[in-house]
Amino acid sequence: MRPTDHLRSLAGDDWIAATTHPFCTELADGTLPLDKMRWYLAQDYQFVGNFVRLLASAIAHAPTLADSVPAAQFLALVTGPENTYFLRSFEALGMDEAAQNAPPAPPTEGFNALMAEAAASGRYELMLAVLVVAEWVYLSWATPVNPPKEELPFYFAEWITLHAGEGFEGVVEYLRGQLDITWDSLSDTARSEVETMFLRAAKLERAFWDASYAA
Ligand SMILES: Cc1ncc(CN)c(N)n1
Repeated sequence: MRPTDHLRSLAGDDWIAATTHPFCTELADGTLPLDKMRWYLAQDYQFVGNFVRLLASAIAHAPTLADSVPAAQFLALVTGPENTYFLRSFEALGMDEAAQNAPPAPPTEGFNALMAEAAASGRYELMLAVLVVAEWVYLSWATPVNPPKEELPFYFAEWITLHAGEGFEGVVEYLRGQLDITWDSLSDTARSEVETMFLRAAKLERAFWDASYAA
């Protein structure tokens, strides 16, 4: 079994809940209340700011240039089309500066702390553990609802297309591949630290949807 399949199976119910959440089902149906989407976008933009730092740290710790290139290309996507998606959505949904800069909710704070911890560890495998969860969870919920329904507004449709399709599948496969290879050379202690990091991230993904859906 691939190490990343082993990690996913450890995440159990949190993984299932994070990839089949009613927030995502309603987003894809176009029935998600806009206030929940506004709340989610404001929180998630804060997540993305710290995600960029973590991804940049992983690039800096990749063993070779070849290992870093797909991550560097993905970084350009997050800071390009994904960043402008947020800015266009804020405008379309009438979110002023105050709404965009809402105080971070507990799952946002938890994720920000986890990402900062992984980046500060200086350990590639711990950075990858968080990155794999974040992108694999999103690929898993978005793939079954891609392509989006034609009538969906862009702030729903593009959140699906940014996280599904061949290009994004390649990103997740690359991140998983990096963690799979790195895993082979880890001690038992380091493997158990990766497991803990992966499980914390999966729990936070679930909590992030729960908090957004409850908003
Ligand atoms: C909380 C969270 N997790 C993952 C992703 C995917 N980029 C995201 N935007 N937000």
